[in-house]
Amino acid sequence: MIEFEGVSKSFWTGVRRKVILDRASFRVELGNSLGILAPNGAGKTTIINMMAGLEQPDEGRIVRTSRISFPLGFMGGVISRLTANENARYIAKLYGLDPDYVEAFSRWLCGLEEYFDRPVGLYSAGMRSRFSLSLLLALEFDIYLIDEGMPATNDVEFNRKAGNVLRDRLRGATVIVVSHQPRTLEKFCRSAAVLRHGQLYMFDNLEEAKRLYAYEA
Ligand SMILES: Nc1ncnc2c1ncn2[C@@H]1O[C@H](COP(=O)(O)OP(=O)(O)OP(=O)(O)O)[C@@H](O)[C@H]1O
Repeated sequence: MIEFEGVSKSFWTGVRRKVILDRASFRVELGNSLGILAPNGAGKTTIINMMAGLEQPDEGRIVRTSRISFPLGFMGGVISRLTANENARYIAKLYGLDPDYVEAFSRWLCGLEEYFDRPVGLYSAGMRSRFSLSLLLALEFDIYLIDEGMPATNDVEFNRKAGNVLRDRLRGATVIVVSHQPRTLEKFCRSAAVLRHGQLYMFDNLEEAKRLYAYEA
């Protein structure tokens, strides 16, 4: 479970205060995947980062009682001067997992071949995305955070392989997806919310959320 209790967050733009969330309270239970619909710039990445603990609220608190993933596509935990192999083993230890397993799994999935043993700083953006997704899928979480704006790869073979593993993982897991497209949420979510001007409107199903989103668009 993850719960927001009276969470507020805003940024100073240099001219005015941009409100991302204004005293938002909601809870995501295990088994009830949530999709958050919001237009560009409304604060999707900021909310996902707060859920992951990468950004702090200005006010209120976030309670987590489950294993929450880092956002899909997030590279912040990866050290550029280390190889993928060294990063995978280091992160496995941080999460209390078997480094041999995490190394073998991510080496197999990302298909970087000899580059798996070269520093991550040498990788292209696509190679970094492949490594980061492989690492996420090597670890097990209860709640997966997906930011639609995540870096993607156009490697067909990798996308097929990773897509299969992802579907498998998500079958038993709870997902929180933020997107500006209702279509992205259809794949994953049972309940949905719309974020507008700092308010999060929660709905029991995606259809109702889509109606408000379309009305306000
Ligand atoms: N550290 C910061 N300082 C000032 N403004 C910020 C900061 N971080 C984000 N913002 C602003 O807050 C707003 C929300 O940003 P965020 O990246 O969360 O939006 P988003 O909904 O994910 O956007 P997009 O759909 O374009 O990816 C944007 O206007 C952004 O410029």
